[in-house]
Amino acid sequence: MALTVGLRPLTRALLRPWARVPGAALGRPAAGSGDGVRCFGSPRVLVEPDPAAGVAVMKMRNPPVNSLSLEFLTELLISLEKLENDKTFRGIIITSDCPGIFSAGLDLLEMYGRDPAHCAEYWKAVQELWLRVYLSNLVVIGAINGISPAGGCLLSLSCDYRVLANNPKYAIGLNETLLGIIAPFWFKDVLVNTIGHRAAERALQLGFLFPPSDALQVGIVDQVVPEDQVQSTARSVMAQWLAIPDHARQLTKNLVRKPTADRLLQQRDADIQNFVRFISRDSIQKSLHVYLEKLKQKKG
Ligand SMILES: CCCC/C=C\CC(=O)SCCNC(=O)CCNC(=O)[C@H](O)C(C)(C)COP(=O)(O)OP(=O)(O)OC[C@H]1O[C@@H](n2cnc3c(N)ncnc32)[C@H](O)[C@@H]1OP(=O)(O)O
Repeated sequence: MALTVGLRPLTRALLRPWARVPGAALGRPAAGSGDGVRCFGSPRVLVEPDPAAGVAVMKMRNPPVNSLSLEFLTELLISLEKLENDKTFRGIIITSDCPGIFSAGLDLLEMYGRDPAHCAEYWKAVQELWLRVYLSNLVVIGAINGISPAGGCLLSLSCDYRVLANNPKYAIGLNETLLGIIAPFWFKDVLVNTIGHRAAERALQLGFLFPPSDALQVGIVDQVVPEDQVQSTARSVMAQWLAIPDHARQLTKNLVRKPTADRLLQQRDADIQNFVRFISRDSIQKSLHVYLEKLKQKKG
């Protein structure tokens, strides 16, 4: 089956990119950027530009848990593309606007009870986000101010540097096996690249969600700081990274990351087909059902 799914036809039509942020954020001056600079973004992604520093803070706000739905992924992609294409910016800080949650990972409702065409379109968007963040020419720093399982962890791992808030609730890891699903090879590759083969082998099989102290020890994050210092630390780290000439840093990043990205780029369609086949299995749909029910019951 030749896959012809694309992100743009459905999702671009749904969105009005770069609409001014509604409500309180509309026209609000960006923090630390002087009077003239305004926040912009889309309903689920708030961008606070600091042109003087060449940095934009991208705040994810898809409440309640910043799950990576198709629409949210699309808005993230549009924001990233816009920032990449604007020479003003040399770095972005990705953080969350949802208290206590960085991102709950992929949106389970995009994978549960959906038809194959939808799953294929969704997976293509997931691939796209990873490739864009992982290979970005910009310096990308994760200011991780909440829990960050599975797809949320992948987003963090795709940054150049990760600062995690020191709160025992803010666990991070690829916990797919706990849901009865399997982290795709490119999730696994990024984890192996970050924490090494043996640690990744254990973490992936056991679905570890590392609390901050363990996360730092294993190297899944680069720094753990008090919660109220996450943003300022991300800013200082950004300044260090921006002190390096862009062309040298970018070429070096590409040198290091391209082989990993190429593994997916060489088989994107096959990866989509594998995902669709896997996620459509009755047994996997049952596992997702059980997990979603558990999430519901947790409340009651
Ligand atoms: C081949 C397949 C490859 C797939 C690769 C990657 C997979 C993933 O990324 S799968 C997603 C993995 N994520 C998780 O396991 C996290 C699940 N969520 C939680 O553990 C908790 O929600 C969380 C700790 C993030 C937050 O806890 P609370 O603050 O207590 O909120 P609730 O649990 O009450 O959740 C609120 C609301 O959101 C719904 N929810 C949570 N996570 C997701 C999600 N990932 N996708 C979709 N929806 C999610 C949750 O069910 C609640 O919904 P309502 O009951 O309708 O309010």
